[in-house]
Amino acid sequence: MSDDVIVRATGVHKTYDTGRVQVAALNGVDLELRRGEMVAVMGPSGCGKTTLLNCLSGIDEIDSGQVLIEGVSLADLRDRARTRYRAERMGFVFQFYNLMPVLSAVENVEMALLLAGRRPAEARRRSLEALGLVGLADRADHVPEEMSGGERQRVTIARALVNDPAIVWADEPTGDLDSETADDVTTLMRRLNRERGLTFLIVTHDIAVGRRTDRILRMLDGQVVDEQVTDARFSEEPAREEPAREDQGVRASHAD
Ligand SMILES: Nc1ncnc2c1ncn2[C@@H]1O[C@H](COP(=O)(O)OP(=O)(O)OP(=O)(O)O)[C@@H](O)[C@H]1O
Repeated sequence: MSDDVIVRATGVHKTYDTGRVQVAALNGVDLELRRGEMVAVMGPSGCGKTTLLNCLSGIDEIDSGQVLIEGVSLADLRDRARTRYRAERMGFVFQFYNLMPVLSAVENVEMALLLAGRRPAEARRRSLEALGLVGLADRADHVPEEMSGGERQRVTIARALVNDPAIVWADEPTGDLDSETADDVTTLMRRLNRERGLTFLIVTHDIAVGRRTDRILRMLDGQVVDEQVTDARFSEEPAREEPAREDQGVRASHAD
């Protein structure tokens, strides 16, 4: 595998079997993500976006096919090794933040480092740095309910990047935010992607987010059916907001 490829998925199938019904959520997904890319996954409700993110990141097990992250097949690791790999090499951002309500911002961020086995003093120092990177140095001691939605999401982004992960998985990171705050959070992710080379896979319904990534993967019925390279990929600066139109800022492409 080329060093450039962080995620390689081949023929990934996933069926949910509830006992009463079987739902084929992924029907043979093939994709590659390269180091330093910011990629969006879009598609209609129920097409399998969250399932894809969960299967690529090892949250969910796949039924068949293969997922390699930095050349490692998480399915082949024992439980503890897989948990450790995820703690050390992956960051997660969710729609509803998943912050511990009783912990302050800095404590929420340092939890990621403590779980990965870092010493408390180092964890605190790096967590304060990460909060500084997302513009929240002055909110380190606030608990989540003392922060706005945008601030909470910036805390989760600090938590996701504090380990210097190979990839950050984001599931509807702007889904709970108004459009202006969503734009700020997208700008932050874009800046971290550009300045720190952080690789992002972002599941989103929001075309304004998709347009600012490098590539949009379109899903339908459990498959990636189309790929589009955006104009933002080629611009020096992150693309700014324009009036939303589904096809704006996106050019059809074949893999480059
Ligand atoms: N735990 C589960 N048990 C049974 N079926 C499930 C489960 N999770 C998801 N599904 C089904 O799998 C399919 C894909 O779901 P998924 O959540 O991945 O879609 P999605 O594209 O992320 O949807 P949305 O945009 O609405 O969040 C859907 O038909 C869904 O009902």
